[in-house]
Amino acid sequence: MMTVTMSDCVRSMLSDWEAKGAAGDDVEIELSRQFEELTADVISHTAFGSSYKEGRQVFLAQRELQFLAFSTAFNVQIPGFRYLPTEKNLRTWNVDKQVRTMLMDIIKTRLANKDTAGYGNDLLGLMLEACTPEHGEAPILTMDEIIDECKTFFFAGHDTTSHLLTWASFLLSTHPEWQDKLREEVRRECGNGEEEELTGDMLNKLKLVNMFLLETLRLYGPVPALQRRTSSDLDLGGIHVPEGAILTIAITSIHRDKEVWGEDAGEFKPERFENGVTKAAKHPNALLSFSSGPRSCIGQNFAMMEAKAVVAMMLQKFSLELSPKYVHAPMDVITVRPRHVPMILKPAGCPVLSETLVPTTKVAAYVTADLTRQHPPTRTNADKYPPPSALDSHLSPLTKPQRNQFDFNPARSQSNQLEDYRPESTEREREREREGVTAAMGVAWMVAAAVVAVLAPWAFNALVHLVWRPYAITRKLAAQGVAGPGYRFFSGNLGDIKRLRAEGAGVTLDVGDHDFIPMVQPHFRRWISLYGRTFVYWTGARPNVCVADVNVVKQVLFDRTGLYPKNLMNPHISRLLGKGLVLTDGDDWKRHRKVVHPAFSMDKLKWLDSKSDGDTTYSIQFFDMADDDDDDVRLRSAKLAKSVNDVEVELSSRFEELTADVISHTAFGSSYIQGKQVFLAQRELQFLAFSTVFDVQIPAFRYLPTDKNLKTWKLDKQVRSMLMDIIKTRLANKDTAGYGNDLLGLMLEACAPEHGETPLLTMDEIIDECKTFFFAGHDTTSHLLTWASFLLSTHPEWQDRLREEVRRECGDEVPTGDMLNKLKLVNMFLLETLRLYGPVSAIQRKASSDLDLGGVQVPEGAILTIPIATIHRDKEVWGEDAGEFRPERFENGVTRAAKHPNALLSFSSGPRSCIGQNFAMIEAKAVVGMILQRFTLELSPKYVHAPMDVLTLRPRHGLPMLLKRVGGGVTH
Ligand code: HEM
Repeated sequence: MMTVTMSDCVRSMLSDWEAKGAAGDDVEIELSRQFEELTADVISHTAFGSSYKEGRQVFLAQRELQFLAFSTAFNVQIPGFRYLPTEKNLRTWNVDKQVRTMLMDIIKTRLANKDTAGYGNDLLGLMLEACTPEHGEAPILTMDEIIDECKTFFFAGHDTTSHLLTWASFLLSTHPEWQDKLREEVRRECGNGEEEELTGDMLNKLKLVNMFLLETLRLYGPVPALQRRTSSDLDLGGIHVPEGAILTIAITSIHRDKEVWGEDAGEFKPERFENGVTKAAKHPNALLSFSSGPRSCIGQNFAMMEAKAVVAMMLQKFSLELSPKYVHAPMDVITVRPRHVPMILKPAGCPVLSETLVPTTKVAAYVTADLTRQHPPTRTNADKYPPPSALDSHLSPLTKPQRNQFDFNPARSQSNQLEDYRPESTEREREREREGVTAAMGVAWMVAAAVVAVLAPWAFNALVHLVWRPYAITRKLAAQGVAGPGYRFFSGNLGDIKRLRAEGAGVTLDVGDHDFIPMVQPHFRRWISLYGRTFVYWTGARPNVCVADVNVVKQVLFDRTGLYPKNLMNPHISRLLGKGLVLTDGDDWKRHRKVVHPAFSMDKLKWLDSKSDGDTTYSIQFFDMADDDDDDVRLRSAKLAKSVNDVEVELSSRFEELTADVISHTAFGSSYIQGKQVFLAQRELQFLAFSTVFDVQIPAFRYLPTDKNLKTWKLDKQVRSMLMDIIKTRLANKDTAGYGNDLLGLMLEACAPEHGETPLLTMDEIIDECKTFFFAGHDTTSHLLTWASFLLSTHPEWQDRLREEVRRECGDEVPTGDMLNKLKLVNMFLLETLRLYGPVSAIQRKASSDLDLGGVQVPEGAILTIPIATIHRDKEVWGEDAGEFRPERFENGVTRAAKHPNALLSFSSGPRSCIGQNFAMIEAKAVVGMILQRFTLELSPKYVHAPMDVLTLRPRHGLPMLLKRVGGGVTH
C-alpha cells in the first residue's frame, strides 16, 4: 500500500515532467523544488492520509520555522530571551500557532470520520488510537503530544529525503557512467516503467542503486551534525566531560575522515558499499547519515525505499544532465542543500545514454534551493565553487559566510529572503498578529525595556570606553606620527609590561654596570627603540603617552596653568601619601605649599647645624652599633666609644632608619622610635601600592573589600591614629612650648589661626601632609644614601677624593651648613648618583583637556609618563658616556652637565619639583661626609647588584657593606 502510494506520487511528478517535454524537447527543471513537493506529498499521503496540497500550508509554515530556527543557531542562547516578544519570537509563535491549527484541522477531519472509516492504519491513525484507548486506560499520547509528533513527521519525513534525492540527482548527472550503470540495473530488475508497477521486491534487488544512495548519503548526507548533552559528569573516551556539556558529532567531517574511510574518503566511490554498510569503512558504524544506535532515524527504511523508487522511476524515463548554470555551493540550513543558481530555462544538452537506452524525454537537471534570488551568482563565486568536473571536496564551502547569507534579517524584505516558502500571510493576518501580543507580553516588554534601560547605557559606555575610544585615539595619534605597541582589549599593554619586567626580574648585573633599565623599565627601552621618544601605550583602556623627549618634558613640568595635573588613579598610592603636597593640585596645592614652604627655606635647614649632637650624628652611631638594632638611638650613642672593630653592615636598612629618624626629629619633633610604627605601616602600604601599579585600575574596585583593600584600609587607619597621637602631644604642650617651629608646628599654626580667620589647613589635611612628609621625607633620601655608598665602594678613587675634600673642609668636626656648601666633589658625586640611581625612576601627569604636547594632539585624560631613569641614560642628552659613572660631568653645575639644562630630573623640575631637595641634599652630604671621616667602605662579596623599583629604586637584596675604620688597614 505504502509503495503504491509512493509510486503514485512519483508517477504524478514524472508525468508533469513528461508533459513539459511533450514535444520531445529537452526541458530544464529545477529538481530540488520538485523533490521537496514530492516528498511532502509522499509523507502527507503515507502518514497523514492527506495530499501535499492539503498539507501545503503546514510545509510552508514549517519551512519558515526552519529558517527562523537556523537564523539563531549560532547565537548565544540566553534562556529568558525565548519569552521576550522580539520580532523573531513573535513570528515564530505566530507561525507555530498556524501549524498547530492546521494540524488540528487534519486531526479533526480524521476524528469526524472515525465511526465510518476508523482511525486509519497510517501514522496518524496509530497515534490517534494511542490517544483514545478503550477501557478507560490512561492514553499513551495526549492530543498535544500527537500534534507535536505530527510536526516532527511532517518536517523530518520529507525535508531530509528531498535533499537526498536532490544530491542523488546531482551525482547521477555528474557521474554519467554511474547513471548508465544504474539505469541498466533498474531496467533489468524493474523493466522500463511502461508495463510493470514498481514493487518492494524489485526495489530490494537494486543493489547498485542502494550503493549509490549510500555514497550520496556519505558525501551529501542531509544532516551534517548531531548533538547530545551530558546528563552528568562522565568519562567520554578517556576525557572527563562535565554535566550539561554539549557533544557535537560532526557527521560531515567524520564522513571525510581518511583514517576511517581510507585515502579516497573525498572521492565519490559507491563501490565502497559493495559488501554492505558495515564493511565500507574501517569502522562498522562509520556511516552516520541516519545516526546510529537506539536513537537512529526511525524513518531510514522509509527514506531509502522512497529514494530508490524515485531514482529508479526517474532513470527509467529520463537522462539527467547538469545545467551549466548550476553553482556548486552546498549550504546548511539545519539540513544540507544546494545553494541558489539563477533560473534561466534553456533547452537540455545532449543525451547521455547509448542509443538503445535513450529515454523518451531528456531532463537537464539542475538543482537549487531557490532561496536567494536577490543574490545572483557572480563570476567570482562561480570560480570559488567550481563546476562538477572539478569537484574534489564536496561540502567544503559550508562556511560561515554562506550561513550568514541566510541570517534572518527582519529589516530585509522577507519576500526576498523566504519568498517561496512562507505561508501567504495577508496584511490582515499581520495585524492580528500584532494585536495578539498579550498583556503578558506587555509586561515582558516592560521588564525587558527596564533591563535594557539600565544595562544599555552601561554597555554602551563600556563599549565606547573599552573599544571605540582606544581605537579612535590610536588612529588619531597614528595620523600624527605617534605610534605604540597597540591596544589590547581591557588590559592594554599592562600584560606586556609585566611580562617584560618578569623577564628582567631574575637578572643580576655586574657591579660596574649601571644599566638596570632592562629590569626596571624594559618596556620603555623596547618601545622607544621601536616608536621613538614619544609614543602611546595603554594602561588598561587609558592611553599613556610616554614623554621621553626632554624638551617635551620641560613643557609638561614647567606648566603653571594646571594643564598637567597629577595622575591619581591608584587608590593605594593615595592612601600611602595622603592628599598632601605630592598629590594635590590647583588651589589646594597652592594653599598647602604656602603653609609648608617656610619649613624648607635655607635658614630653616640649619636644623642640621643647630642640633649637631643630635640628628646627623645618629648616622655615625648607627654604623658603630651595627649589631644593636633595637636600642634607643641615644643609648647607642653611649656605646659609641666601645665599638672600634671593622664590621659588615646592611646599609640600606640602616639608612632607612636614619632618614626616618631625621625627618621625625626635624619635621615632627619626635624620634624614629616614636614614629617607628608609622614608618613600618607606610612601608607595608608602599609594597601593597606597588603590587597594584601594573593592574588595570577600575575606579569602583577601590571600594570593594578585597584582601588588598582591607589591608590598606587597616594600615591607613593605624597610620592616621598614630599621627593623631603625635599631633595631640604637640597640642597638649602648646601653651608652654607653642606650636613649635618645625614642619608640624607650621602646619598646626595654619590650622588654628588666631582672630577667627578661616584656617589654612584642616586637621585632616594636616594628617595627610604628615603622611606625605613621613614617607617622602625619608624613603627617597635613604635610597640616595644607599646608592651613594654603593658607588663609593665600587669607585674607591672617588671615595678617596671625597674623603680628602671632606677632611680638607670639615676636618674631624660634624659638618656645618657652610662646610657642606664647600663640598663640591661630594655634591657632584651625589648628583651623578641621582642621575644613575635616582630613587624616583618615573613620574606621571595627565592631560586635563585635549591639548597640544610638543606638536602632538593628546586627548583629555591621557596619562603622561616621564621615564626619568631612561632619560638619564639618553646618549643624545648626556653624551656617549651616558651609561658611565662620571661625576665630573657636573663640574660646572647641574644645568651644564648635559645638552639640555633641565636634563636632570631626579627631583623633577618646575613648580612641582621636590620641595625637599635641599633638605635631602644637605642630609645626604652630611651623612656621606661623616661616614667618610670615619670609615672606608668596601662592598661585601654578598652583595647582588639587582636594582628594583618599588615606587622607589633600591637594591633587591639590600647593601651589605664592610665598614672599616679609616686607617684601619683597608687598602685600595
Ligand atoms: C633624594 C631624595 C628625594 C628625591 C629623589 C625626591 C624626588 C622627588 C620628586 C621626583 C618629586 C616630584 C614628584 C612628582 O612630580 O610626581 C618630589 C616631590 C616632592 N618631594 Fe621629594 N624627593 C626627595 C626627598 C624629599 C624630602 C627629603 C622631602 C621632604 C622632607 C620631600 C618631599 C617632597 C614633596 C612634598 C614633594 C611634592 C612637591 C609638590 O608637588 O609641590 N622629598 N620629590
